[in-house]
Amino acid sequence: MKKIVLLGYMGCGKSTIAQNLSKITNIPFLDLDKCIEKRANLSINEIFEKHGEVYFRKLEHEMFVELLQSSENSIIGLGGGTPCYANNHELLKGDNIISVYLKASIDTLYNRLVHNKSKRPLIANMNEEEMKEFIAKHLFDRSYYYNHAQYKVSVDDKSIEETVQGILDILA
Ligand SMILES: Nc1ncnc2c1ncn2[C@@H]1O[C@H](COP(=O)(O)OP(=O)(O)O)[C@@H](O)[C@H]1O
Ligand SMILES: O=C(O)C1=C[C@@H](OP(=O)(O)O)[C@@H](O)[C@H](O)C1
Ligand SMILES: [Mg+2]
Repeated sequence: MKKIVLLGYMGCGKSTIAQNLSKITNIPFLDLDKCIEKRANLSINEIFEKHGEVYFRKLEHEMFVELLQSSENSIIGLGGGTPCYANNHELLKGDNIISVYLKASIDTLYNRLVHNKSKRPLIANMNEEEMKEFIAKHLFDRSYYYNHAQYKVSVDDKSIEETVQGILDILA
């Protein structure tokens, strides 16, 4: 049983890269947010709206533990906040877990998120100026947790294929 866990800030490409890495390696891919949505039968936005963030973090922790406990090999794309709550960063140290931080600059994140914010409740209602400031501060706060990953891959100015190759090099 081997788990390849991708982590990093919103928009760094966890979901996209996990899916593409899965195609090449034939290791099944699971997106933690998608698993939560399926379990709750609600979208991430609806969970935040109806039940609040604290409830979301509880579901997120439970689902993360569950995915790590399964006996299957898998590539798991986390949510941006997953390592930052409920001591989830400690779970990254587990046996058979390969954790990879997809590290992106504030500019890369801003450029990817500015037109892709509606499904991300933490930034959905921000204007462009607020968003840039928020990402800068939030990324700084969260970096402590992201740096618990075993490996780091820089994603700035890289195509999807190049980032996937960076992870394949780590796995080789
Ligand atoms: N080189 C790239 N690598 C990954 N994502 C990219 C790249 N270029 C553009 N994108 C886009 O950036 C967004 C990344 O979002 P997503 O994969 O959902 O990230 P996360 O799951 O980390 O929030 C997607 O819309 C994707 O199409
Ligand atoms: O950073 C965060 O706290 C969040 C990131 C989202 O996942 P992505 O990083 O895949 O957008 C999702 O889990 C939720 O909106 C909260
Ligand atoms: Mg995602």
